Amino acid sequence: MAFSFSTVSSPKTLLPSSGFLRSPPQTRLRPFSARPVPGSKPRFSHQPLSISIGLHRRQPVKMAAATGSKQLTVFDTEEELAVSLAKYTAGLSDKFTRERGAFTVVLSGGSLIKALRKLTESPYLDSVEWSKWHVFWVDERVVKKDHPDSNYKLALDGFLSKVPVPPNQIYAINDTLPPEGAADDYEARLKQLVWDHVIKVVPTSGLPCFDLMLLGMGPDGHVASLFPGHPLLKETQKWVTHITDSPKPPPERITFTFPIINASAYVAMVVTGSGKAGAVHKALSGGENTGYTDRLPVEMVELDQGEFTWFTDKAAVSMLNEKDTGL
Ligand SMILES: O=C1O[C@H](COP(=O)(O)O)[C@@H](O)[C@H](O)[C@H]1O
Repeated sequence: MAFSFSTVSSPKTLLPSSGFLRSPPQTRLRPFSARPVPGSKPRFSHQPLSISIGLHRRQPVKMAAATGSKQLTVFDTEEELAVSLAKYTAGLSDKFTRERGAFTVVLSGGSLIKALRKLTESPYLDSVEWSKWHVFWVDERVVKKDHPDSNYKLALDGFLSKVPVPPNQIYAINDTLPPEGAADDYEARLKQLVWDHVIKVVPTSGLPCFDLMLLGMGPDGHVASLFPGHPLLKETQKWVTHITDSPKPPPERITFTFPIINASAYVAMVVTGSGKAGAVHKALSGGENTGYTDRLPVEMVELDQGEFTWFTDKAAVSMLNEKDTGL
């Protein structure tokens, strides 16, 4: 099952240039089943996808548990996306704070941080229980924390310095260590936090289950520091690993692996701009006629039990059409 959304946006607001939304959005909210139509290929390996447009006007998210769902939400503008992302994140913060007295949030670097800006404003600045937040990074560049390439610095400057998360609950990497040591050190700290019941654990696998991962995607379809075609895509033993040949500078980084990402309770994939439309098309169309030959890292985000929501703008989905989405 997917989140239950309702949308009241008028078709006028929602009409994109492509044929993606030619008819009123209310008719386009039925879930897309991963079950293959006889004689056709399933577009997704196992998770259903539902489409929701104009999420900025949706009713409050229903937080009922739902396993293995995927949902695509499309906004007219990045500004509207940012408003909705703040509401979504604050809603999950409230849910997990009530349920377990803590909220474990994993950040990416890149454009994601700017998209979180609405959380630093009213009403969230005062209403979110920031003291319950525990903040992690899905990937980090192996540079000093005050280096312009640091994902920690990016998040601190653009987000964390503006909200009262206790500093001892912000888990930056140890920037005195080389890549392998930094990855091992971060994994050891995660294990300690699982032991301390700060991070939940998946009983069947023993993997950490973060409450929310806020992911971005590069134009090449990379997520975290997991790049197309790289051997790290196949890592199954480590929680956190390192890379010294990242195709995107800087070359030395640490990154969560797919087993950890996919054990999450909720993942928001935040993708904007036409430069990412090709990778979005590949990820949501199953790979036909996209120019990509291999499975992209973003396609390997397939949650074991959690809820995966794409937050996109119209530019990012500009290469999609009705056939691609199954609508
Ligand atoms: O290098 C990185 O890139 C990705 C994508 O960044 P974006 O600016 O294109 O959104 C980011 O998610 C990752 O954390 C970062 O290290």
